Amino acid sequence: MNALFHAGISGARGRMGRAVSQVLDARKDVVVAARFDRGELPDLSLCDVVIDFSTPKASVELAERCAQAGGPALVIGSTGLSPEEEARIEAAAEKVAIVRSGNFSLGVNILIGLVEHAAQRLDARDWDIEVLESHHRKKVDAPSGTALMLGEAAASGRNVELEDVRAAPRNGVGEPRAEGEIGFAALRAGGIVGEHTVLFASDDEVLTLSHSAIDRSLFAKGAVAAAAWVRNRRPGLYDMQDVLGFRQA
Ligand SMILES: NC(=O)C1=CN([C@@H]2O[C@H](COP(=O)(O)OP(=O)(O)OC[C@H]3O[C@@H](n4cnc5c(N)ncnc54)[C@H](OP(=O)(O)O)[C@@H]3O)[C@@H](O)[C@H]2O)C=CC1
Ligand SMILES: O=C(O)C1=N[C@H](C(=O)O)C[C@H](O)C1
Repeated sequence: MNALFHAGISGARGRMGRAVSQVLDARKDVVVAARFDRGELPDLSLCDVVIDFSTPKASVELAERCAQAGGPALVIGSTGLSPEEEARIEAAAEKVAIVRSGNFSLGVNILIGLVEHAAQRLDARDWDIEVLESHHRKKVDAPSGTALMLGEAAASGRNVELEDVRAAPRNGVGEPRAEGEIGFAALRAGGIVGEHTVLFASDDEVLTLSHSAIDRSLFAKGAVAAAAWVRNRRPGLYDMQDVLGFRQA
């Protein structure tokens, strides 16, 4: 059996918090030492690692608290962070080990590599790139964290910064599509767990690379794997590509 560790769950009563609870409760090598939500201040010294699916503000505050105390390690799944909030997580990661990802599924983390590969080979003068995502009616941020990671992968394949080529949201009468831009579209409906498509379109053909999440326990399992991986790591900001061993040192 793997060595026993103590985990905390931030956002415990939320959709993801409940999914993480189920995965942790089924493991014999984990003791859940803290479960907390908005307005609750747990004793984090009981935890080796905390798994957090909450809100951008809550994640940043938690990361800063862990950094100040020198632990526990963190797995952050919250999406919709502003650039300033991202910078604060990066600063906290100088003092504590943090895995942060907009998507903890294996499939999406493979898709990221495929998108980068395709974008590298499909010339921006001929091929347009659009990212489409669909989620449940309760999701509040758009584009999704995953869509942004896929956009980053496409931009990286083209050797450009996403912020320099990201299309403004389209509405009403505007200009035709600019060469090289990467567009995003978001749907919110019903109970859709998470659908992502990256579309590469030329005048002659369309290539679509897609991922469908069937059950959100998928993300919970990935986050728990990340927790087991990060709990004894040195301070630093890691992602699922590190956890899965996809990034060369
Ligand atoms: N990276 C990934 O793979 C995935 C990421 N996500 C992201 O995770 C986040 C949560 O998603 P989801 O579970 O669906 O959302 P929910 O709204 O269902 O859950 C969020 C939970 O966080 C709680 N919360 C709010 N403030 C704090 C705080 N200060 N400290 C601790 N908990 C707090 C909320 O409590 P209250 O209701 O009282 O405010 C709620 O219980 C979103 O940003 C979502 O996009 C979701 C799925 C997968
Ligand atoms: O809020 C969700 O539900 C999800 N959020 C993540 C995102 O923003 O990409 C991951 C997943 O698609 C579900």
